[in-house]
Amino acid sequence: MTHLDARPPLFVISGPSGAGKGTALRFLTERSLLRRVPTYTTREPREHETPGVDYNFVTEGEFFRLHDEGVIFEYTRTYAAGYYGSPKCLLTGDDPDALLVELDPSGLVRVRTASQRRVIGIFVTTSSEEELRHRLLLRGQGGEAAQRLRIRTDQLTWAWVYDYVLVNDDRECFFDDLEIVVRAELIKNEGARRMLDLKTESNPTLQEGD
Ligand SMILES: Nc1ncnc2c1ncn2[C@@H]1O[C@H](COP(=O)(O)OP(=O)(O)OP(=O)(O)O)[C@@H](O)[C@H]1O
Repeated sequence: MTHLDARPPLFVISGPSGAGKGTALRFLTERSLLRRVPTYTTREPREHETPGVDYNFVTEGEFFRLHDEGVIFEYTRTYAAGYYGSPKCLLTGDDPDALLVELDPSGLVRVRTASQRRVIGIFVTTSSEEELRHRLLLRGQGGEAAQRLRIRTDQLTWAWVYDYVLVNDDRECFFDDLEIVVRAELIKNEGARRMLDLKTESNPTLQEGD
């Protein structure tokens, strides 16, 4: 949709394993373009990940307690039996900041249906499966590559429900594309907010004969 919308934006990043979702999240937060919302997971932290920043790492018991309490409003299970859950704050629009989150495609659809925010979906992928395989091997995940790549095929079908598909073959081009998309969407939101403010200011209206 192209019309103006003043609701605070929520950017959702998805894509196959190794495509560059984490790379995109780091780039956007380091540039202070967006504030990342950490989701909940029961998997172990990776070496470069900071608890509370990248994810809230919790035990399976804590995960389901948070779900029962409504703190986690939807969840999914991926690859090696890890649970990933979305915090309820993604649904509320009280915080005017633009937010960023990584979700799987079903998470995007649920958030889009239920959130008070304007949800912008960005699907990240590579041109070739070979490139993904290569990255997973470099990251020491060669053993899981077949399973992760199988899921890639399903995920590509989901790309159609996103607002943008960005190809991450060349890192610098990818960063340029990301920044263009995010800045354009932020400008769009800012414009809508200004229009709302104009309408609510006590502007003297034009009188007949002016
Ligand atoms: N354009 C690129 N060229 C080469 N390597 C890249 C590029 N973008 C990211 N990488 C590397 O590929 C690997 C996977 O990237 P990243 O962790 O961002 O993917 P991901 O989509 O978050 O994967 P996962 O879902 O498995 O966590 C990382 O080692 C990253 O440094």
